[in-house]
Amino acid sequence: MADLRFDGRVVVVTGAGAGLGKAYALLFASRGAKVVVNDLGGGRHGDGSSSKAADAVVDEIKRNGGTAVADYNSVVDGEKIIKTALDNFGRVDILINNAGILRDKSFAKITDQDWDLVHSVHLKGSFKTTQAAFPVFKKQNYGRIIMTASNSGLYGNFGQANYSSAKLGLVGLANTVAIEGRKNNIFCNVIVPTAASRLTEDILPPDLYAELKPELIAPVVAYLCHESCQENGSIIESAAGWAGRCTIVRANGSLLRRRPEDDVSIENVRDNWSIIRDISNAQRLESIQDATGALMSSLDGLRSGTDGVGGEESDVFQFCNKDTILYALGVGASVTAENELKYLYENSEDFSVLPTYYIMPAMQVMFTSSAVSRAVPGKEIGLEQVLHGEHYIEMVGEVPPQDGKLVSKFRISEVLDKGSGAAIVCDIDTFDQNGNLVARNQCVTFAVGAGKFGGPRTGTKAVPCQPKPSRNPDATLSQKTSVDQAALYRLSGDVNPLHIDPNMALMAGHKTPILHGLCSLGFSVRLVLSAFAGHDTSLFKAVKARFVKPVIPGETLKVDMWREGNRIFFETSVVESNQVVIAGAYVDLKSVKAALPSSPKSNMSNLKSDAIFEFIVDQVKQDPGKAKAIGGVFLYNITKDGKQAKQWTMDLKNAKVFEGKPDGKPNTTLTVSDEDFLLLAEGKLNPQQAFMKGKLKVTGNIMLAQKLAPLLKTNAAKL
Ligand SMILES: CCCCCCC[C@@H](O)CC(=O)SCCNC(=O)CCNC(=O)[C@H](O)C(C)(C)COP(=O)(O)OP(=O)(O)OC[C@H]1O[C@@H](n2cnc3c(N)ncnc32)[C@H](O)[C@@H]1OP(=O)(O)O
Repeated sequence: MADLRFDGRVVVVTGAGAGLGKAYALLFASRGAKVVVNDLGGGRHGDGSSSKAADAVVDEIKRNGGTAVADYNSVVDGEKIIKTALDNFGRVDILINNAGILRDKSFAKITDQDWDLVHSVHLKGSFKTTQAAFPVFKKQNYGRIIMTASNSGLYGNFGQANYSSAKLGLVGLANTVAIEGRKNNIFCNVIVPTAASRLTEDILPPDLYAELKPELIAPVVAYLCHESCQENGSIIESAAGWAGRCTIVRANGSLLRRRPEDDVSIENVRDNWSIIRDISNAQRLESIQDATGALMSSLDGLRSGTDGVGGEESDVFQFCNKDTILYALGVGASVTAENELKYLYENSEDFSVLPTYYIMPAMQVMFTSSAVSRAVPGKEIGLEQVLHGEHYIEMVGEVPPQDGKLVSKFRISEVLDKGSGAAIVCDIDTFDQNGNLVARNQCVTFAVGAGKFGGPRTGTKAVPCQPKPSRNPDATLSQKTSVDQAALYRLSGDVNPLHIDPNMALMAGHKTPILHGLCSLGFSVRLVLSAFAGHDTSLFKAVKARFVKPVIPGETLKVDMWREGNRIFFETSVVESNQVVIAGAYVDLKSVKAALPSSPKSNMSNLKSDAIFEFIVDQVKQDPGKAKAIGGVFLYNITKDGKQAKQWTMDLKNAKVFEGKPDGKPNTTLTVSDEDFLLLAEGKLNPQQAFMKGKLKVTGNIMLAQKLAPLLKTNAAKL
C-alpha cells in the first residue's frame, strides 16, 4: 500500500519548538505537508519568549528538503497563527493544538494567576486557534483538528488542578467541535499522549522517560489527520509505541423507584448503590441522544412495571468457594459419600460447583426486587403467601469460574390466575463479568390466595413439566434430610422466614417451618448426578421441576429416576409420608455416565444367604491378621425380598464369625440384601455408595464399616 502523504496540505502545529510538537512538525513535513511551526519560545511556566525554538525546527525541516515557516505568536492570539499559514501558504488544512504550560501547585495553594494562565494557554488557546481555522475549513469542506488532553485530566493528578481541568475541558471542546464540524468534513479528535517533554522531564521516572519518545506518538496524530481517516470525536491515548481509544462509559445502573408515582428516598439510593456503581456491564453511549434514549427506556421500564410485567431489574451476585461449599452442605453433600468431596473441599483436584448453585443469583435478584409483591393487579403479596411453584435452570455455555461475580437480570414474564393462587412466571438471565449469558433461570412463584383477579389461567411462557414414564424406575436413591436442613440451606441466600420461623410458618398455614423447594431440588439433582453422571457437573444441562407438596426438615427424600436418552425423568417423594413432593421433573444431561444398572437383579437368583456366611468365614480365616486389624464387632443382617434372612456376628477383634447375635452390644450393625451383598463383594457396589443409596444401612461406627470393605472385596464367583 502507498505511504500516507500530506502533499499540498498546510499544517499548523502549536508549541512545535520542542518535544511532541517538534516531532509532529518534522513528520508532517517529511510526508509533504507545508508546516507552520508555532512556538512562543517561552519557559514551561509560560514565562518569557524567544524565536529560537521555532526557528531551529524550521531550519531542520528545510535542511531535510521540506517547507516550513516559523510563527512566534501566543496561542491566545490564535487568529494570528492561522493568518501566518494563510499569508505564507494560502490555506490551512490541519490544526494541531499542542502548546501547553504548567503551573503545578497543590489545590490549596493555587492562585488565580496559576489558574488563569494555564487555562488561557490550553483551553482558550485551543479555542482561539480553532475558532480562526474553522471558517476556513468549512469553506474548503475539509479540516482536521487535534486537541491535546492528558491522563492528568482523565484521572486527576496531585498538584495539577488547573492543568487537569483545562485538559478535560479540551475533551468537552473536541466533543462539540466534532459534532458541529462533521457535516463539513471537519473532524476533531483528542490525543492523550504520555511523552518525554519539557513538561514531563522531572515528573516521570527516568527509565520510563527514556522510552517515551515523541516520535512514537507522532504517527498516531498524523494518521488521525490524514484525509483517509474517518475517526471523529474520539480520545486516543498513546505512549511508548502503543495507542488505544479511551472512552467514557455508563453503568447499567438501577431504577431507584418502582412506580412513576413513587419518590426516591436516600435509603433507595443506599440500597441500590452496588448496582449504581457497578460497571461490569457498562456501555459506551455514542451521543447525547443515546444517553437520553437510555433514560427514556429506564422510564419505560418504570411505567411497564406498574402492572408487574415487563420491567427489568438487575443485581450483582458475588460468590467464592466458601459459598458454593456451604450450598453443597445445604443440599446434603457429604464427605462420607463417594465422589462428593469435590463439592466440599476447595483443594480437591476436581473441585466442582453443583450446577443448581447457579439458581442462587436468580433468587437474590428476586428477593432484592419488590416486583413479585406487586405482580398481581390490585393486591399486595406478602412473603407468607409465596411458595416456590416450579423451577427451571439451564446452564448456557461454559460453567462460570468457581468464584466471581455475576449479574442477573430479572423480569416477570407472565402472571396467571390459578384460582387458588397466582402463578407468577419470573425469568432471570445471569451473565458473567464479560457479559456472557451463563445461566437461564425461571421461577414460577405461587402466591397462595392471590388468584381470582381476572387474569388468564394458562400462559405460554413457563417451561412445561414432563410426565414421568409409566414403567418402574431405573434407579432410586434416598437420603434423609437433617432437622436443621432449612437452617443450613437458608445461609445460601433464601432467608424467607417461612423456613425457620415457627410463627411465620403458622401464619402461612404450616404446622412447622417447611424446607425450601430449592433445597429438595438440590438434593434431587445431586442424586441424579450421582446415579447418571458420575458426579460430573459439566454434564449437566438443565433441570425442570414442580413442587407439589411441602417437605418438613428431617424427612427422607426418595428420588425415583427414569432414563430416556440423555434425559433423566425424576420424581421425589417423602419416604415417611409416601407423598410425592417434586413431580413432572427432569434433568437434561449432555451425556450419561456411570448409569446405574436398570435392573440390579441380574445373576443374583442363585445366591444363598448361607453361602454368604461361608464366604465371610472363609475371608476371615484366610486373612485373620487383616480381620483383627479392622477390629470391631459387627452384627450383620442379610435380607431377602426386604425381609430378615439371616443374622451373623463378625467378631473381627477375635477373627471369628458366627451365626446369631453377639453376647454384648455390637458396635456396628450392617443391614444389606443378599443381592447387594454380592455386588459389594464383587466390588461393583461401593460401600459408601451403597450406604448413600440406602442399600447398606449402617448404625454405629461408620468408619469401621468402611474399613470392612476391602475384606469383602474379592471374587464373588467363589460363592
Ligand atoms: C419474592 C421472591 C419469591 C421467591 C420464591 C419462593 C421462595 C421460597 O423461599 C419459597 C419456598 O421454597 S416454598 C417451599 C417449596 N414449595 C412448596 O412447598 C409448594 C408445594 N406445592 C403446593 O403446596 C401446591 O402445589 C400449591 C399450594 C402451590 C398449589 O396447590 P393448590 O392451590 O391446591 O392448586 P391445585 O388445585 O393443585 O392447582 C390449581 C392450579 O395451579 C396450578 N399449580 C398447582 N401447583 C402448582 C405449582 N407448584 N406451580 C405452578 N402451578 C401450580 C395447577 O396446574 C392448576 O392450574 P391448571 O388448572 O391451569 O393446571
